[in-house]
Amino acid sequence: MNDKVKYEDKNLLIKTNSVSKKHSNSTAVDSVDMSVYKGDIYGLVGKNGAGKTTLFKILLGLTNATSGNVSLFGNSSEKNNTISRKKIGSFIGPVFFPYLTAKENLKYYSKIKGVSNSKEIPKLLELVGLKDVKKPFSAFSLGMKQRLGLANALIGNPELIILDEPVNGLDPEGIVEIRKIIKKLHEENGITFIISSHILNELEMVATTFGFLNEGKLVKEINQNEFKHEDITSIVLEVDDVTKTINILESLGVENITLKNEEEIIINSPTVKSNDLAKKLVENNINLFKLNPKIHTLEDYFFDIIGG
Ligand SMILES: Nc1ncnc2c1ncn2[C@@H]1O[C@H](COP(=O)(O)OP(=O)(O)OP(=O)(O)O)[C@@H](O)[C@H]1O
Repeated sequence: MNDKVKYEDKNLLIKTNSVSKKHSNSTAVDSVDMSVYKGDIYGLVGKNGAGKTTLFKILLGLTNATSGNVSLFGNSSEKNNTISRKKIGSFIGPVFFPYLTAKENLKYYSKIKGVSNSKEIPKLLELVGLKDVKKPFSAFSLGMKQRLGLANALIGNPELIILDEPVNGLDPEGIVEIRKIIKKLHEENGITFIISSHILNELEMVATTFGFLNEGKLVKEINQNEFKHEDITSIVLEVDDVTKTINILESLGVENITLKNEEEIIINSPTVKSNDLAKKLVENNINLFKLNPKIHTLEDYFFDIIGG
């Protein structure tokens, strides 16, 4: 075993090997090979019915895979996975007692998880902004319910947290609150996250790695750096001399040049780096008023990949 493999193994918190879940008439999860590393915020992207929740349930041991196997924290036996799951917190939909308060609900789940640290619950309630809320869960707004779900996932100080659609149905303010809490936990406590969402611009803001699930298949896994690298779709230039600029671009072998108006040029699918381009234009005494690389959004990328 070389050093790289050892390093990767140590940091590989979740690895699924050709995991599938078949129902009588359909396949919810289809031969998924997924890798989640320590420190990731892994964004699982997929349309409704893509298989996200089923995959999470398999990871959490809430349902069995029909075939394939799951390795958690470097172990793959079911016995070891049961132990490893104690290091995983999760939130898959609200599962709280409607007549209990936030504190009472968390106390109940602490007991179920065998956590006896009495100082933990007030801290968690403070973190998610529910410390002073005395009303029962049934009177909570959707945002409060989601935040309580996050607090519940944090009971027992997990190393990894799985969140299924944590911002679904929230207003923009609620979305920002959840994002801030996730980022704080990731940065300050080093917690690894797997988050599913179909709100792609939100996921794009937090995730460090993306997995694209389509009709049960994990069609691509890509980290944020690779994604950023792959995703410049065009460069918009605003210059004082478009004719001279086009000549320079052509001399550099740049293709797909479109003249938008008397000052603006668009380069589609550029093969040239924007800083090299800027340098070259300035060297040739072009006054560069704007150089704007247009970036693929996660949504564009997703639809490119799934062909939708
Ligand atoms: N118990 C079940 N019996 C039969 N089919 C099921 C069952 N559970 C899920 N499915 C099907 O498996 C597919 C994947 O469902 P799943 O809930 O995992 O998707 P999802 O990506 O989480 O979607 P959503 O975002 O809508 O929750 C869907 O077609 C669903 O109808």
